[in-house]
Amino acid sequence: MIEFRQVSKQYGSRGDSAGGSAALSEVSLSIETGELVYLSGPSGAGKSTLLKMIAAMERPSSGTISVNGQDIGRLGASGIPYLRRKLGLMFQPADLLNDRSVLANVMLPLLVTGASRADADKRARAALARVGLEDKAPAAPLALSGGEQQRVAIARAIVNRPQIILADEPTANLDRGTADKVMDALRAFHEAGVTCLIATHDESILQGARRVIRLEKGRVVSGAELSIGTGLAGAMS
Ligand SMILES: Nc1ncnc2c1ncn2[C@@H]1O[C@H](COP(=O)(O)OP(=O)(O)OP(=O)(O)O)[C@@H](O)[C@H]1O
Repeated sequence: MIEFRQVSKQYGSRGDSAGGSAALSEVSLSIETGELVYLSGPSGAGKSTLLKMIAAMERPSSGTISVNGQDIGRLGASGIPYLRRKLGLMFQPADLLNDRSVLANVMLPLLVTGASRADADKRARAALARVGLEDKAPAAPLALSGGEQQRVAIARAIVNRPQIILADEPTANLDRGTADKVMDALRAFHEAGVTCLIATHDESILQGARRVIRLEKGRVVSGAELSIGTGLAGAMS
C-alpha cells in the first residue's frame, strides 16, 4: 500500500514555504496493493514529482509518505536500495544504455544488486520473453523501434520482480498500436498482482481506466479516494 498524508513539495526549499510555488500541495491519497492507478493532469501539475517521491528520488517538504507501512521520509541512505528493490521504475522514455546490448541493459539491475552473471542472464531473458522480445536480446537498443525500446524498459523495470511499478509517460512518442502493446505489457503485470502507478496524458488510456488520480497545480482534484473492489490480493514478492 502507498499512502500520502498531507504531502507538499517545494523545490529549492527545505520545508519552508516562503519561496516559489509548490510542485505538490497537501496531497493525501491511498493506493491499495495490486491496484492499477493512473495519474493525469496538465504539464507541470506534479505527476513526475509524485512518482519520484515514492522512489525517494525527491523528499517531501512536509507530510508523510509510506510504502507498505514504511515511512520513506525517514529512510536513511542505507534504506533506499532496500526500498528501490521493491520498485520497478520507468522514468524517462527508453533511457537505455546504447553501448550495451538489450540483454545487458536488462541484466543491469540484477548485477548491481549482487546476482551472479548466470542468474542475471537467465532472469533477464525471462523478462524479455514476458514483453515478447526474447529474440532481441543481442540487439543494440538503437536498432529497435521506439515501442520495442519501451518494452525493453519494462523488462528492465520488472526483472527484479518488483511489488510496485512506477511509470512516467510510458507511451510518450509512440503510435497508437505500439502504445497499446506497451500498455498491454504493463496491464499484464497488474493482472499478476503488481501495483502499478502510471502517469499519462494519453486520453485513450484514461478513458477505460478504473481509477484516475487527477492533479492540477500540485493539488489532487479527483481520484484520491480508494476505489472499492479494485485491490487484488497477494502482491508478487
Ligand atoms: N528539479 C526541479 N527543480 C525545480 N522545479 C522543479 C523540478 N522538477 C519539477 N519542478 C517543478 O515542479 C512542478 C511540477 O513538475 P512535474 O515535473 O512534477 O510535473 P508533471 O505533471 O510531471 O509535468 P509533465 O506532464 O510536463 O511531465 C513544475 O512547476 C516544475 O517546473
